[in-house]
Amino acid sequence: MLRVAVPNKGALSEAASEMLSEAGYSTRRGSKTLVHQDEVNGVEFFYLRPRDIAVYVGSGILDAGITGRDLLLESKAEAQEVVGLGFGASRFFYAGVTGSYSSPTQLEGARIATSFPNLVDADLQARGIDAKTVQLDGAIEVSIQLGVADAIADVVETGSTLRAAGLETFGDPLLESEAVLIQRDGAAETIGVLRRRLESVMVARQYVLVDYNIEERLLPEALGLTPGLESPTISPLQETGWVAARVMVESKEVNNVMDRLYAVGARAILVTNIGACRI
Ligand SMILES: Nc1ncnc2c1ncn2[C@@H]1O[C@H](COP(=O)(O)OP(=O)(O)OP(=O)(O)O)[C@@H](O)[C@H]1O
Ligand SMILES: O=P(O)(O)OC[C@H]1O[C@H](OP(=O)(O)OP(=O)(O)O)[C@H](O)[C@@H]1O
Ligand SMILES: [Mg+2]
Repeated sequence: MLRVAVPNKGALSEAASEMLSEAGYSTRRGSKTLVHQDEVNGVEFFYLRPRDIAVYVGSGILDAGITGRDLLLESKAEAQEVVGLGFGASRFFYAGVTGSYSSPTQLEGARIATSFPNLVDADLQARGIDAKTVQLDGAIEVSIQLGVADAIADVVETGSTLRAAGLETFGDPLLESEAVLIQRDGAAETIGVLRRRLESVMVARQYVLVDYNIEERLLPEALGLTPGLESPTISPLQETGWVAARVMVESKEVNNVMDRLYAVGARAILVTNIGACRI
């Protein structure tokens, strides 16, 4: 059986299980279950702390896992990122009391609280800054007020936790993160089906199918607007000189594309959601 790690709780847990379920895998029934076998698909799922997942996969005990890119890099584990999964996006920033810092260069000699000490040490070293990291488990934002740190480095999603603590980010993000599929060394083939299924969920989420009828002479202009993912499907219509086109279009663009298709002369423009696919 393929052995795959899934976040058991926290920010990535629900979305990861939802994605696996959309990919046709059976997932655990209750939040206390830590091992679940999907006999039909030959996969054994292990529900682990997202922070530990890269360690299990990197050491070769598990074949693959879903975790955050930031957690993978922090772990220094020898697991490889296979593909970004399009959820759990976050950015990793330095932050300080509003107005206190404007650039990471001012961190010389500072105490920086974080739960990602390896990421921060690597960044400080790259900048040639001598500062001390203070490792904390969570609720990092309160550490400055409590006097154990001068600045923090933490995950920011909406920024509301920072604002509530009277803090602001400074400098560019150290890292842009999202949930990623990771694999152990040499597992590329073993996890081929899992990877394709997850990639297909992303495509199904991101794209819709658009059908339209158009006069053949106007087709090149319409296809300029809808080139499709690989190549559009064109079929003849009974009415001479007319064809039907079927193409995939990014969901977020679809209304704009429909307006422009109509203006070019396309008619009977239909949009259909994609339930599942294999590209
Ligand atoms: N709003 C968010 N808060 C925290 N993590 C987020 C958020 N959005 C995305 N993430 C990502 O989720 C992962 C962290 O997940 P989680 O918070 O479950 O781990 P943790 O902080 O180690 O555990 P916990 O907070 O349960 O002690 C990271 O990859 C992070 O980038
Ligand atoms: O920008 P925001 O949308 O406010 O989200 C970011 C906050 O969420 C995370 O904390 P989490 O909920 O994981 O709690 P923790 O600090 O105990 O890990 C992270 O560490 C930040 O504190
Ligand atoms: Mg957390």
